[in-house]
Amino acid sequence: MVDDLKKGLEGVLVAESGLSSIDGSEGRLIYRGYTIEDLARGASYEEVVYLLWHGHLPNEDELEAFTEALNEERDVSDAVLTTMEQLAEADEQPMAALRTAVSMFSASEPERDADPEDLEASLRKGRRITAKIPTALAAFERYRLGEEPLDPHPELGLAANFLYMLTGEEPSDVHAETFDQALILHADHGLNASTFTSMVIGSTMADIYSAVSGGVSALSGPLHGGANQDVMEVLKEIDESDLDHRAWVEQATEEGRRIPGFGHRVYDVKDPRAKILQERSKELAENGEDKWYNYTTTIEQYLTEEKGLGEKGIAPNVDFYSGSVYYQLGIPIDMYTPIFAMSRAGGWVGHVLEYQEDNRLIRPRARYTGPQDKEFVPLEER
Ligand SMILES: CC(=O)SCCNC(=O)CCNC(=O)[C@H](O)C(C)(C)COP(=O)(O)OP(=O)(O)OC[C@H]1O[C@@H](n2cnc3c(N)ncnc32)[C@H](O)[C@@H]1OP(=O)(O)O
Ligand SMILES: O=C([O-])CC(=O)C(=O)O
Repeated sequence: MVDDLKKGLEGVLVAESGLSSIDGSEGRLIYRGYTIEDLARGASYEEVVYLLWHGHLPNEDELEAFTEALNEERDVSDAVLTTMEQLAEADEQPMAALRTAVSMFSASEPERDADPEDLEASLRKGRRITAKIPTALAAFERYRLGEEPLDPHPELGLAANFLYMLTGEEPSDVHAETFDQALILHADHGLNASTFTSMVIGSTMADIYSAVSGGVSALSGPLHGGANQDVMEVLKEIDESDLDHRAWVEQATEEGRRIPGFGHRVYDVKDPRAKILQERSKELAENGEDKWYNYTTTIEQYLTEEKGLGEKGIAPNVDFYSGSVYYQLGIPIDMYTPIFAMSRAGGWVGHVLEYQEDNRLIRPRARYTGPQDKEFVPLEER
């Protein structure tokens, strides 16, 4: 047994995976051998999920069959819709509503009683979850606005359909493509905290619904997926402040505030996904409001160059630019992390099933630091 304590499991190798690889010092991310830049430029979210799950990019027939299956599985049950309505009325947080929705999907799962070792059945369940998340999330948002949810649009892909169900309007090509790219960029990222959570759950041979709802829970935290929402809150705070944006960041860092969207456990240079999202944010700014883009670039420049965070290996991560992109697409701020989950469902399902192919229960240990040899005192004598 190794007695080295690795807090936060930093750098500890716990599994082999063919899904994605990160080079943290070069700022490079690949999914099954393809660079994230090529996938973002050339593929759709559906193609990327197929790639993650099946190990190769689909040909036209495979993609058509996969997309058709996803489209057929988009509807959620009346019980899920009613619950989304009740949670919206109770002002529940969208990530909590999503966590509930994923658990509830299982009640209408046609293969609910399949043997957990039947990985083909688990993959179909994973596909149903991935197809239904956008519908449940959009319904929750519609209920919050006092509107009825919309049926999925049969002609639209997953990204465009989500924007349609959210707003009631078919998105422009630019908005649909930008959002599709954002989903591709968020689909997988090695053994991040939420993926590892899903894998721990999957390693007990619990079903994929449990694994994905665990992933949603882990993603919600501000150190992980929750940061994209926090970035936008900071940008709004800057906008409402009397200080100009550069002075605001200067003051915030002097007060010791940690700026969300900066820093990463694996990257010590700028996250390649942030670079792509920054380009999208710039394009949206050129055709609309540019202040959010300007705030982010000023903050990045100030923190990395003037404040010297770049030299310490602290650079923008994916969450830094996704917030402003989603804001420019007109998406409500507290939906940003649920959108991350909507995309990452592809990665969670892929990793759990890959791990279960050669499963071993994940069970590390802690060094005991409590007392020894204490004498037990009965309750009435304490
Ligand atoms: C999709 C994702 O999950 S990407 C990450 C999203 N999360 C965020 O953006 C939240 C802000 N960032 C952070 O809190 C961290 O950078 C994390 C949690 C992402 C990574 O943290 P860790 O690898 O545990 O690094 P840790 O928190 O130990 O920080 C290391 C050093 O960098 C500094 N640092 C890390 N992030 C930041 C930041 N956002 N702003 C300023 N300094 C930072 C720390 O103060 C620490 O400095 P020190 O060694 O002088 O004390
Ligand atoms: O890899 C991580 O630790 C966090 C991250 O960027 C992601 O999950 O996309």
